[in-house]
Amino acid sequence: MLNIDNVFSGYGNSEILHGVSLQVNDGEIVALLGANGSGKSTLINAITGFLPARGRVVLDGTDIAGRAPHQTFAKGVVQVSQMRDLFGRLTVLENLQLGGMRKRAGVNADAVKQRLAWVLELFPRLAERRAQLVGTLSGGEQQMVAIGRALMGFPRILLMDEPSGGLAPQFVQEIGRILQTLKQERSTVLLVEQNIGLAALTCNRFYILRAGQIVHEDQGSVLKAGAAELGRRYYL
Ligand SMILES: Nc1ncnc2c1ncn2[C@@H]1O[C@H](COP(=O)(O)OP(=O)(O)OP(=O)(O)O)[C@@H](O)[C@H]1O
Repeated sequence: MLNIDNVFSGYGNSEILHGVSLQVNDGEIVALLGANGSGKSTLINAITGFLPARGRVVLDGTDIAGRAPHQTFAKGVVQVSQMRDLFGRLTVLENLQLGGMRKRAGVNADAVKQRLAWVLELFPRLAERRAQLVGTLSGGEQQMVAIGRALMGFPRILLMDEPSGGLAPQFVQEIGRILQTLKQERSTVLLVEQNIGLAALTCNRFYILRAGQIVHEDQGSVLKAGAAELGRRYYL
């Protein structure tokens, strides 16, 4: 589905990714773990086209490396935006609807309506607060709007960069529940996480990035069984 092959990327003359290869198969949740500064966000930005990339980023057979963000989006690569990219003066519902406006080719208005109903079912907390201005929501609630808005874009693959980052335990648990649902629905997700426990609970497979290179890859069950040991070995 998504096949990243020998990708190099970075900022100006500073190369951060030194030939990264990884695969995400259809219907899989794949976790990308790594210490601070290992290059996880850089890889996400190289996939979406916010950063230049050398190498191959093949989605459903098409090489999208080096394409602009709106082009990778049109192919179905949807990143959960940072909370600061939400529209604080618009309501929850309006923010979700905006996600649906940037829908992909072949998605009709009925499908968008159904999708909205599904997202509100997935996030009962947002359904209750659908008329509330996003700027007045808590950080955890805003994170849910960001995930909901990305899901409204009908992703072929959803890229999540630390969805649990900075959230209270109650919301981390909620993110875990959402990830479990996406797994059951066989959504395809590349999940960057610092919370190994959360990643272990939800991923089918995982990769560990260190200093811009993949140093370990394995099944999710291995992460579940050996999270503490892997965490120590790779400073996670
Ligand atoms: N805009 C930028 N300009 C220059 N260097 C950058 C920029 N953004 C990130 N870097 C550098 O790239 C390296 C990798 O950063 P990146 O954000 O990809 O790591 P990360 O694994 O996502 O880390 P974290 O877990 O802390 O978010 C770091 O050394 C960082 O300082």
